[in-house]
Amino acid sequence: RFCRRGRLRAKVPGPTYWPLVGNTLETLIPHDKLFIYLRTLNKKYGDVVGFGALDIVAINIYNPNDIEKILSSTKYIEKQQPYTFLRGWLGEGLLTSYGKKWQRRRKLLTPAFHFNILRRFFRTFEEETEELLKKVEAEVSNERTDIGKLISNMTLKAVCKTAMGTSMNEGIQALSAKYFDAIQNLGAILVRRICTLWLFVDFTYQFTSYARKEQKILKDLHGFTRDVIRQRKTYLKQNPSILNLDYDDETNKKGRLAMLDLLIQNQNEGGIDDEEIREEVDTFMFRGHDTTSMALTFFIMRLADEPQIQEKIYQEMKSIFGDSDRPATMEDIKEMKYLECCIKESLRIYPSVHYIARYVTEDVELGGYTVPANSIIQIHIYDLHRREDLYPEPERFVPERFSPENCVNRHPYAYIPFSAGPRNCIGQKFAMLEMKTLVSSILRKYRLEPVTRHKDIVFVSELVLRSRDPIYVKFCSR
Ligand code: HEM
Repeated sequence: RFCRRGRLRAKVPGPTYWPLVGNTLETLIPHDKLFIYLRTLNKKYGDVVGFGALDIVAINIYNPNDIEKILSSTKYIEKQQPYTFLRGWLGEGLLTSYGKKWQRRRKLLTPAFHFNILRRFFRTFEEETEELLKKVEAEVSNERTDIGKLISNMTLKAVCKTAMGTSMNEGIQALSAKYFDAIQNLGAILVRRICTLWLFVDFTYQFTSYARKEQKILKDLHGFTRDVIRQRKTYLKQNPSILNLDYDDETNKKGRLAMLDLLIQNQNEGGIDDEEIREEVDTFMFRGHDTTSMALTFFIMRLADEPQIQEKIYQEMKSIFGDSDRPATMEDIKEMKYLECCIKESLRIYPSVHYIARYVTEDVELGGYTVPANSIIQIHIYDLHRREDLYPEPERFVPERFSPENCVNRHPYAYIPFSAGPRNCIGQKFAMLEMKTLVSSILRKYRLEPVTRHKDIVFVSELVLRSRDPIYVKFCSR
């Protein structure tokens, strides 16, 4: 409180701020309890809540107007902690970079998620769904199936085959089990770092057992991605025409390459180096599979627990396909309007990316308070999506909240599972297409019965929103 920054921070409501340690004592609790504690903050202190320790100022915002102010502006695209904690793994890839580097990369990679490319990916989603259905068929006689495992395997393979153009050969398959474990362990370390003062500070962190464990995990993770890149480069050497044929037939412009090919082409033109390719591949492998996998896992669990909604989706499928078991086309997917509302409602209740942050380098007015420059602005998407004033009875699963007429008057920043503004999710269309393809195919063939009930889920906050325990459902043939 002896400087302007401290005095401004002190005006923002929040839990008691102790000298030096700030609010960190309250957060030294187990993972699941921490999740519950964080949920109490905006209920107790309102739309703007101050948090911090040492000279770190963190401000939580929960109001769509304040969120819009931060996310919609190109002024506030900088990211510091906690994203810097991911730099050992993701380097300065699209998720963690900012400024000119972020702008260049975003411009380079945006065409890799163009509609025409998604059309091509759709075939892969179908093939992977077919594979998954075979595994589901083998589970039908079982009383319960751990869906998280089934699905994360599928989403990892889908992102490898589409964005990376890499078929998961046996070597890579074998590594993938290690990859999942590594990501979960890294997520747990990250959350500890955010909440523990001596782990938050780089200088003290480097001497801890957590830092040593992180180094070991990174070896596995980077080994996995380097294999994926090596495999694709070998393939492109044997088939050089793929990079040369990068022209759109209609516009005669460049822009038909999948993500990794685009990066390799850029490297051949002298744009980026091996390490920079590795950081983007790590970023997209992680963001492209873990987010979608958790979103699907929660969604399938909830559908099993909502038989009437499940039935309505099935009726929608019947109206599109009749009694035919032909595979879906992109046009069919567009017709699945009710299913889309259900996915949106599921992402409201279970936003796989439940928390995002920005770093402001100048003072900004939020909710009537002046937030000082060099503060971290934290947006808890999970809490925003559960505001009673925006979503009455927020725990109820009501897909109709997303019918066009019910969306008209909603604040554009009241629903942000894919974030919003210039740094929104580059893969959101990819994710929606993948989720619709998979869930529609499952529900056409199987009825889901609940095993894990939605009321029993114990959430934990990691790199993505997770359940503390495995999630089970029962698959029954139709
Ligand atoms: C249900 C699935 C998904 C959800 C809920 C989701 C959510 C988000 C959110 C909230 C952000 C903003 C992060 C931040 O500002 O810190 C984001 C960014 C990002 N997402 Fe997704 N995502 C999903 C799927 C995907 C997929 C499938 C990909 C890639 C294939 C992807 C790639 C990325 C990347 C690279 C960024 C960083 C973008 C940038 O900063 O320019 N995401 N995502």
